[in-house]
Amino acid sequence: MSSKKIIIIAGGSGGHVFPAITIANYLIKHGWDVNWIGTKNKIESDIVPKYNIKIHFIHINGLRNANLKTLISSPIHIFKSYFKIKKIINSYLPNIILGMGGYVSGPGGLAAWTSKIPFILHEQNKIPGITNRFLSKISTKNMQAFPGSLPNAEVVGNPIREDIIRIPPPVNRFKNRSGPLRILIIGGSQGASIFNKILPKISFFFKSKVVIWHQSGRNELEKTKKKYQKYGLYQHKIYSFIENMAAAYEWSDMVISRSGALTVSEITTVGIGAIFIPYPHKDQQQLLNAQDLKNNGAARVIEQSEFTIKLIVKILNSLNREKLLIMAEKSFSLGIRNSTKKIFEIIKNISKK
Ligand SMILES: CC(=O)N[C@H]1[C@@H](OP(=O)(O)OP(=O)(O)OC[C@H]2O[C@@H](n3ccc(=O)[nH]c3=O)[C@H](O)[C@@H]2O)O[C@H](CO)[C@@H](O)[C@@H]1O
Repeated sequence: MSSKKIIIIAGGSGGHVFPAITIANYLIKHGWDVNWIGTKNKIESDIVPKYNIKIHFIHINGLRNANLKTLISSPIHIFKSYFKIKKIINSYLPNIILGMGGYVSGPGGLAAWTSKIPFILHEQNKIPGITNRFLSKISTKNMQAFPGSLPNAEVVGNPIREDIIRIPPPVNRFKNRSGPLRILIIGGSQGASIFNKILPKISFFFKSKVVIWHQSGRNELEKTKKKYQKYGLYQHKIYSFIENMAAAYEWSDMVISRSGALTVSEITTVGIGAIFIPYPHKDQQQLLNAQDLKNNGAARVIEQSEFTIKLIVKILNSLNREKLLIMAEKSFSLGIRNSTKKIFEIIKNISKK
């Protein structure tokens, strides 16, 4: 019997691409054939080929914060992408198409709909993006990470990479841990400029009492390293991007982070105490992603307008490993660890025979 075929459409940011990779790997392990649709200039073009998954590229831009030129050219790109995807569908003949959000899913969802191929959608955020809000009206089935994001959607959590799920629970990790407090700083898949500017000062205040693992984003590595050199480098590790997030999470006593949907879900999967500084989106999606953790005592949330080194120092002074373990356990209790399997079952049930 030939294997079943799926097209996964995901792109634009790690928050869309990493959960889609997790699903793709699980499907491949279960005998499925996977093709991917994404864009050439975003993170998926680096990540997807590393997993030996065939990726087709379309040319499309996001409209959030778009300039006039992008806005004007956008209908043409959507139109062209739609026809390119129709061609891919007609030659590959998938049993199902899965959209994981991001503007790249827009023309793919439309193409699936007009081709009468089952099309299912997954929303990773508490507040859905424009593309998913639109596609949820024409999709065969909607899935969501958090309750209440999309109407009539099943709550399945966010698919988390296997190596992150396998990290031992907080109490085992904290056992026999001593030495400087280990702080992991993550700014989402692209890094956060304001973190690079403010957080190296932690080094000046706490000297060798802390050790920091800092992700700066692609464009600010040298600048961030210089800051640490200025304030004291100690044993800190500074990278543009952390390839092995499982190792970083397992190593850390606490996280200072943006609250993108995937980072928040990963943190609750592992169980780590956190300070979140949500990206100040107009729709406050990152603030809402972090809300449950804050309400359950698993995290502190600082709005960007109040984010100063003084406040960070104050919070860090109030924390120690014992308190962080309590926060970590609260965080762990919020994790959904079987999301991938749930989504796999839905794909199996809905795909064309
Ligand atoms: C600025 C912006 O628009 N952010 C959005 C973007 O987040 P963005 O993709 O920036 O952030 P997320 O937290 O959702 O995902 C980041 C992913 O990248 C991984 N990672 C990160 C850093 C690193 O060094 N290595 C690494 O592997 C994380 O483990 C995680 O899997 O899409 C998310 C999902 O729709 C939204 O919630 C965010 O609001």
